[in-house]
Amino acid sequence: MFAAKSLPQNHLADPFEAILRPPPGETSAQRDTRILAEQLAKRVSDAIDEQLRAERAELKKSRSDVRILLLGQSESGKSTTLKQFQLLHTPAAFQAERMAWRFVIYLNLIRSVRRILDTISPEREEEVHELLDSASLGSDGQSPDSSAQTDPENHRIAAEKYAEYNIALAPALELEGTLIRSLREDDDEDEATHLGDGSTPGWSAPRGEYTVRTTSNWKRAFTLRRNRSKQRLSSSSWWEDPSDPVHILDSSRDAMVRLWQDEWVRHRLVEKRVRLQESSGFYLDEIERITSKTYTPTDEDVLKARLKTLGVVEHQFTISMGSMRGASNWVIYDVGGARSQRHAWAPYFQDVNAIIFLAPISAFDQVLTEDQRVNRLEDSLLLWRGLVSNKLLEGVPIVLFLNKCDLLREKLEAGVQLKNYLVTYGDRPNNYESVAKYLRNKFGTLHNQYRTNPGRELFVHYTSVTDKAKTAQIIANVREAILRLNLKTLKLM
Ligand SMILES: Nc1nc2c(ncn2[C@@H]2O[C@H](COP(=O)(O)OP(=O)(O)OP(=O)(O)O)[C@@H](O)[C@H]2O)c(=O)[nH]1
Ligand SMILES: [Mg+2]
Repeated sequence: MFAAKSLPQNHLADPFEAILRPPPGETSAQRDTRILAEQLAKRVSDAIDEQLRAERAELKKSRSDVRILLLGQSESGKSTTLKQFQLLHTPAAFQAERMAWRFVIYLNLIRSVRRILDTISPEREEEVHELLDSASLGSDGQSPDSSAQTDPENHRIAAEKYAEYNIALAPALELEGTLIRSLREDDDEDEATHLGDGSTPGWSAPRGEYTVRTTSNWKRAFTLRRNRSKQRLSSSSWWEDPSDPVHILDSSRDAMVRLWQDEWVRHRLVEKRVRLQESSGFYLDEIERITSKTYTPTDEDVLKARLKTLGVVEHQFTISMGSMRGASNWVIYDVGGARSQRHAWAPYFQDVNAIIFLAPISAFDQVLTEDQRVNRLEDSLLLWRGLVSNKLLEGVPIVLFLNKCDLLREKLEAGVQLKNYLVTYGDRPNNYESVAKYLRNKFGTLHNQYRTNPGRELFVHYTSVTDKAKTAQIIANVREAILRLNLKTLKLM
């Protein structure tokens, strides 16, 4: 189209000027033809530009983030919901982390054992020490003090049992501290999110709840442990490593089983109203499997594992936009739900596309760990009211998970009466259907009463987020609803 011209050296500074300059000796007819041709070329070029812009916008649209915030009190099931998203959308990563959860499961199991020992411990400290001393010397464990406030015979049995189990389970109880310490050894002090000691954010002291500031670091820490072992062993034979914790668990198995199956112990737990079956990280019914040398956690085991969150954990994955073209990047923020952690929620309100709020409705007869004066259901309702009435969130769709429905059903079937904790429930039937519906209405009414945006839709699901199959279906529905509601925003991005 353009004739090649030989240009003086100094014209190379602007090659376009040379190209666009009219040819020398151009006639007016040639000029009109040239301008027409240039206009045509420009129209073609503009059309191409427009197409590129559209493709870029499409690309950008397909890359735009959907940000989801998981909210709810501590132990409501936020991290478990996050694990379900991981299981569905990043299964390879879930698989890679599976073995790291083995250690958390061990810690959960040992913690249940410790809770039993705490429950059966005789009331007087010095007596316990006397018995522990005498038992370790092979004494018959005779004892108690006539001043004991409880029935002396019962007290003697309690002291004997306590001493016996404490000695038999000492290695397992010690392992708890070792596991936590070994995590700290692998901790990178330079990182902002390092695993601390009990006094700083990070792993708590053995008697408290296991906490971790972010998941990435502790998983990495356990992976490092595994890799060190792998240098010596094949990846599938950790049990050949004599330093692996599985050996202590293996040798403590019989004592654990005996403790958990001891009728007297069961009776004490009932007397003291300790229902371990409902507590987080409960594996006592599966001691044999969990403590076996070749134990690999199943998906369900990982979902049941309890590790309290401190701070905010972020997880990213890509979801296909279904009938729409492309895929969207999702970011899920999992926050700590304990009262001391809630100040960290607000900054995430600014820029969020949807909130999943978890209310554990089985917890109507429980109190908060961090404040024993506060009923858990009441705390959930107050949090919910605060959330739906928050001005910053008025345009944000909210999905409500009425969670731990499996535990609610078991609890009601065991005869626990809702009306004893929620007087407004009155004489309605104390069965699952009626209670679940009543509680749903309670949350729904608060939403309708306090929402700042009258047009906001509320999506409610009855969930048991430890249930893999059912939760997969619910997550699929939630995903579709969130994509649909954010379609407009996503298209504009
Ligand atoms: N049976 C049962 N257990 C559940 C359910 N949802 C969660 N859990 C268990 O409850 C425990 C607490 O769940 P998490 O997901 O850690 O709770 P969280 O809301 O992240 O708690 P924080 O990190 O302290 O804020 C875990 O052991 C879960 O496996 C449920 O629907 N049914
Ligand atoms: Mg959590």
